[in-house]
Amino acid sequence: MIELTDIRFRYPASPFELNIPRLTIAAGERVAMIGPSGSGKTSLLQLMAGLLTPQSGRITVLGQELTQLTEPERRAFRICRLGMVFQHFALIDYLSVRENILLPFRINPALKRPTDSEERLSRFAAKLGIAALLDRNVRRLSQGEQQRVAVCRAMVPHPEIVLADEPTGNLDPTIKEAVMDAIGQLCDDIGATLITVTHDHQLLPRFRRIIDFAELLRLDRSAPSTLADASASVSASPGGISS
Ligand SMILES: Nc1ncnc2c1ncn2[C@@H]1O[C@H](COP(=O)(O)OP(=O)(O)OP(=O)(O)O)[C@@H](O)[C@H]1O
Repeated sequence: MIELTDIRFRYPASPFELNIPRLTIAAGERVAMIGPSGSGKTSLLQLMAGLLTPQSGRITVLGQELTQLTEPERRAFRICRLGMVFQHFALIDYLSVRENILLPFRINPALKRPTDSEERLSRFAAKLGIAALLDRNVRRLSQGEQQRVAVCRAMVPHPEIVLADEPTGNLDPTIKEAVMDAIGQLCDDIGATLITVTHDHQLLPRFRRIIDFAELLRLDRSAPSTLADASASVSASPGGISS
């Protein structure tokens, strides 16, 4: 479903480098990526989404080798098959909540609007606790409410994979657990794989698999063979992360 092989990634003019010999994520998995700030979690999520391109290696998502696609092809693939929840929401501040949630269908001709989109929108908004806000301008929402709008917008097209960058990062402790539960339930409903970056260790019991970048950073100082063996024990094998 997602397979990264021999990945080497660097930003231009940055000492940070991400090396991933091999990482596979199966359909339906619930994966949390944790670790220190700057360790590469967002970069890995963006590589999986085709928003970043590695200098070398192969990234295959849903049977499609992203590294073989042109930029417009990667964009169309991402829009039609993946759901992204960005760290900074990426909402359009002069539109209403409803308009923001349905925006992907308006601006991306490749994404066909399903006949039940309004029903999906109402159901998902109710689960996320934003049903009463649909006609409000997003500028007039709290950060936590905007976060939930961004989650809803990612889910309504029924993506096959949801890639979420700290989806509860701006939420009040009392509702973050409820929102993470709602994200898990929505992914179950639509049959999506969920890969989330989080700093919140309280949320980890919800995930069947955890990729810990702190562990990988420590392992990086040991011999490559140890790295491969040890990282197998967390059922992931990204390694060689250095910054
Ligand atoms: N556009 C960029 N250009 C250059 N360097 C970047 C860029 N984006 C991120 N970096 C660097 O790459 C490294 C990894 O960043 P990344 O955002 O992937 O880490 P992270 O683990 O997600 O951090 P956080 O938990 O703070 O969000 C950091 O050293 C960061 O400064």
